[in-house]
Amino acid sequence: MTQLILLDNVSVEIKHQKILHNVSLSINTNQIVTLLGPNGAGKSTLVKIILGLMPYTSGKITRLNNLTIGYVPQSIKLNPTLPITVKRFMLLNKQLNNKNILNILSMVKAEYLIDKSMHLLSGGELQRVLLAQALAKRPQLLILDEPTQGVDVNGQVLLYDLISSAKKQFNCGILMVSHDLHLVMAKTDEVICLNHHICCSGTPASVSNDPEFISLFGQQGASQIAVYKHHHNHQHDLCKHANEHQNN
Ligand SMILES: Nc1ncnc2c1ncn2[C@@H]1O[C@H](COP(=O)(O)OP(=O)(O)OP(=O)(O)O)[C@@H](O)[C@H]1O
Repeated sequence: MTQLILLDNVSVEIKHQKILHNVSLSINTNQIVTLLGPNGAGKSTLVKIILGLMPYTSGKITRLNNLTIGYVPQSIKLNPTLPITVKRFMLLNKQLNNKNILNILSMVKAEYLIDKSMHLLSGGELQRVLLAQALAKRPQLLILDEPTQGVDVNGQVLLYDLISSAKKQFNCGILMVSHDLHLVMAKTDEVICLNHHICCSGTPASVSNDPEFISLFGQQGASQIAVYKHHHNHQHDLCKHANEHQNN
């Protein structure tokens, strides 16, 4: 398994307020890590420092050389006076041509949207197009910040299926911020529960029994993630292919 990123005792302090305190974690190829935590816990801050969009105060972040990161934001601001089709939006990635735009859109079941205006997409459709845009970079690390905001339950199920398929297809590591405990856990290899510091982490089953998790999310939250038994069925031999792929 290749380690993509390692955070070692990373802290962020803004105006004497500790936003993140001694956070240590790693994300590997072919692994889905889900970040949970209450509002204001520092989840988006953590995503921003991993993306390199925000400085950290202390600690160390080590990234794989030339790590390619794909990012799916919570939402994007579209200017209603400047309509743009899905195709034009995808073409903002200069490396794409018409054929691979169609391929990548079909991967997220959105090829039928190619000529539609971005402004007219439903919440679920928009998130799938944003996922396609992120996947177009063939990322080694895919980061999604609450990808299912404003998406109905069927759309949420579809999106998590697509994210899981993307992991298999690209052998990438995935970091996802999510509140959809019951939906996301079946797909998750590791849960990290954050409240400025890491309260607990591990498989969904182990975290659901952790007293710190239960005190943050209550018994109901714990039972939502405990429903799914986690099986270590991810294929570690695929990581070998990932390494070979990266070295080619
Ligand atoms: N640039 C900043 N200046 C001052 N305070 C900030 C800044 N960025 C974040 N914060 C504060 O840091 C804390 C964590 O914010 P963050 O957005 O990371 O939390 P979150 O866990 O993503 O929250 P939510 O679930 O509500 O999206 C909040 O109290 C926020 O007000």
